[in-house]
Amino acid sequence: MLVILGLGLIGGSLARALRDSGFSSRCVAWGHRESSLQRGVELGIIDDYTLDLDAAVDAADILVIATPTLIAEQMLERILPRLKERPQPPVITDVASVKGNLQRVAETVWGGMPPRLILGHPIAGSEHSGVEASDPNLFVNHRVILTPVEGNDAAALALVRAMWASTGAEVVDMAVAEHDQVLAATSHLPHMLAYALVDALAGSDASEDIFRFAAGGFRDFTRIASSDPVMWRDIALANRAALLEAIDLFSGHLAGLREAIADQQGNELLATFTRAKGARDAFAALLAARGQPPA
Ligand SMILES: NC(=O)C1=CN([C@@H]2O[C@H](COP(=O)(O)OP(=O)(O)OC[C@H]3O[C@@H](n4cnc5c(N)ncnc54)[C@H](O)[C@@H]3O)[C@@H](O)[C@H]2O)C=CC1
Ligand SMILES: O=C(O)C(=O)Cc1ccc(O)cc1
Repeated sequence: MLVILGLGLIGGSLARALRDSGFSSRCVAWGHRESSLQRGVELGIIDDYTLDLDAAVDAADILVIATPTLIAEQMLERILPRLKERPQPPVITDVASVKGNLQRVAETVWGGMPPRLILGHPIAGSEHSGVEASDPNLFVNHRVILTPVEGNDAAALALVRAMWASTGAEVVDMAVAEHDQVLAATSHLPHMLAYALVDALAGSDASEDIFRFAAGGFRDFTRIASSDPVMWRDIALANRAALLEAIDLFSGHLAGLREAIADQQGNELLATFTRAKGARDAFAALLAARGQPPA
């Protein structure tokens, strides 16, 4: 039986995708808010739910942790000692946006990487959250990164790979440190920039006019500042070192741009914008080839 801990956007979307694909016929969820679990049953996303974490863990063949990142750490701390007692523990995986913190916690609690814990991260989602926003097609044509480590059980890895493949995702493997570094640059930094920009402008005296006359570029750049604050607080803290590096790299580039503007270095500005446009256009072409909209 598939058990999902935390039935929100990602947990709910996964449950729906796995039901549609026939990968799992029965799915139960555990969570801390009974109303959203009830809603999951009403929407036909899960068969049942429980508020008893031990019961949920004991019933699982596959356990997917789909809570915010720092709660996922707490989940591992709670459930791993119990699973160590089981002769055949379930396969455990997760969807959290940072992997290094979970690997560290798991290794500390278990005394090495638990063989049947396969850490993973779907690179698909949105600024919306909660089970109501879940979508069975969320992962189609999107990447899912798995970060298997030495000592992971081959059958457990194969099962998690098959689970994600059945949602229509492309599954790729990556080292934990590389994952956290790459995602800090491509996902975590852009969210920090969007939050910082909106916060800076909203706090300025002219904020009313700024939002009234904002153009499409502002909308495109800041959509992700509508993302869940708890989720992003957790990601920023969990991926602190890699995110600080990404912020410093970016700050250097922004300072360079500021200098070029101040010194009226038109050629410098043109060169920067031309390079960036080329890279962004190539990225848009890559997305189009993968069947994803470029915007
Ligand atoms: N939203 C996105 O676009 C993506 C999110 N992720 C990761 O997936 C995970 C889940 O994110 P979403 O589904 O977007 O969030 P969500 O807010 O939609 O769902 C989170 C779930 O965890 C539960 N939860 C929250 N605090 C809890 C606590 N203290 N104890 C027990 N349960 C608790 C909530 O009730 C909810 O069911 C996060 O780790 C996030 O970093 C990964 C890829 C994309
Ligand atoms: O809304 C968007 O554009 C996102 O970037 C969604 C997202 C959020 C967090 C992740 O770990 C992965 C994907």
